[in-house]
Amino acid sequence: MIYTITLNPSIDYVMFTQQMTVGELNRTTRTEKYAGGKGINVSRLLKTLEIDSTATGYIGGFTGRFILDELEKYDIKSQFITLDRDTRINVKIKSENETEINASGPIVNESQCKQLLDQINILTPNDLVVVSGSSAKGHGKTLYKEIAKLCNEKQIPFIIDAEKELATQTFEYKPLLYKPNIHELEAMFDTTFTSDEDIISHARKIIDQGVQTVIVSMGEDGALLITDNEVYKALTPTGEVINTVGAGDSTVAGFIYAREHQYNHLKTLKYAVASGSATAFSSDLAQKDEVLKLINEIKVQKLS
Ligand SMILES: Nc1ncnc2c1ncn2[C@@H]1O[C@H](COP(=O)(O)OP(=O)(O)O)[C@@H](O)[C@H]1O
Ligand SMILES: O=P(O)(O)OC[C@H]1O[C@](O)(COP(=O)(O)O)[C@@H](O)[C@@H]1O
Repeated sequence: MIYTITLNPSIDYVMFTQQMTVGELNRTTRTEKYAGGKGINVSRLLKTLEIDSTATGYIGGFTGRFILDELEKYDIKSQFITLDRDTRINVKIKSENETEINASGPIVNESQCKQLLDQINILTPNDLVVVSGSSAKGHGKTLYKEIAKLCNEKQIPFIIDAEKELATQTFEYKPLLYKPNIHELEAMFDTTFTSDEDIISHARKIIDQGVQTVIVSMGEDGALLITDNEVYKALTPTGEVINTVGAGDSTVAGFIYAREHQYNHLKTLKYAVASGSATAFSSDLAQKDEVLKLINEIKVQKLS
């Protein structure tokens, strides 16, 4: 079974406005509410790709109930640990450009951390764990490292998609995949990339620390897939960008879909980018037919 862990889920409140002026009254043309947070998005996209997963992490309050109801509606299994405080609401403003305001979310205590580790402790190497997004506050700070360590000890493959030290502290435990976007990778190395070679050489430093595969997603410029001895680059297809929230999570889901079908690296990157772009071209996360429609439009090149 695939387990997606979202320590800090969110309701994504997407507000479409014709224009957005900071400091003035703005009115929406349309609003949408989605069950969000990185792991939850991975579970949702996997569901549309006909792959079952169980979503776990922490959830609380009326916002948490909305997310659980949505997951039930999508027929996604969940085993969240309940918190007293409300799950956060993240605001996404879509006008000529996209502005995101992500809230910080509730605190978790030691015993709630232990409950999550207990869930992982009974998994086997046939399972797959996806840990993604920001961490819960309080004791949640070191939880990523503990999850990664436990997965490594029990030989459970795991995927990591998080920022800075949340990700770096897991590298020695050999994640199957790390998926930063280009800005997260720049922030990790405190640099600005000037070429693909530059990105690849930094991704290799991560591979050297133990990560098996790095996919660097680059928004409209596609993505790079880097392993210890191969590099592939995919360009995005053309389409009208509607809402890129969840595009990176969809990329991760596309990678998992390819793994479930035992595709090679080239085909894996195609599915990862098709999934990401299909979501960017949708109001919500993409549907399976939208992903499959893009597959043949994606050009992947082997760089080394
Ligand atoms: N403007 C865009 N046009 C086409 N595809 C896009 C666009 N933005 C994102 N994508 C797709 O989604 C993937 C992930 O997007 P990115 O913005 O890099 O990740 P994140 O959502 O994690 O910040 C990209 O690799 C690409 O396939
Ligand atoms: O946990 P974080 O880093 O605040 O990110 C949470 C946000 O990221 C999302 O999972 C979307 O992520 P991506 O656009 O990177 O795929 C939203 O659903 C959510 O609001």
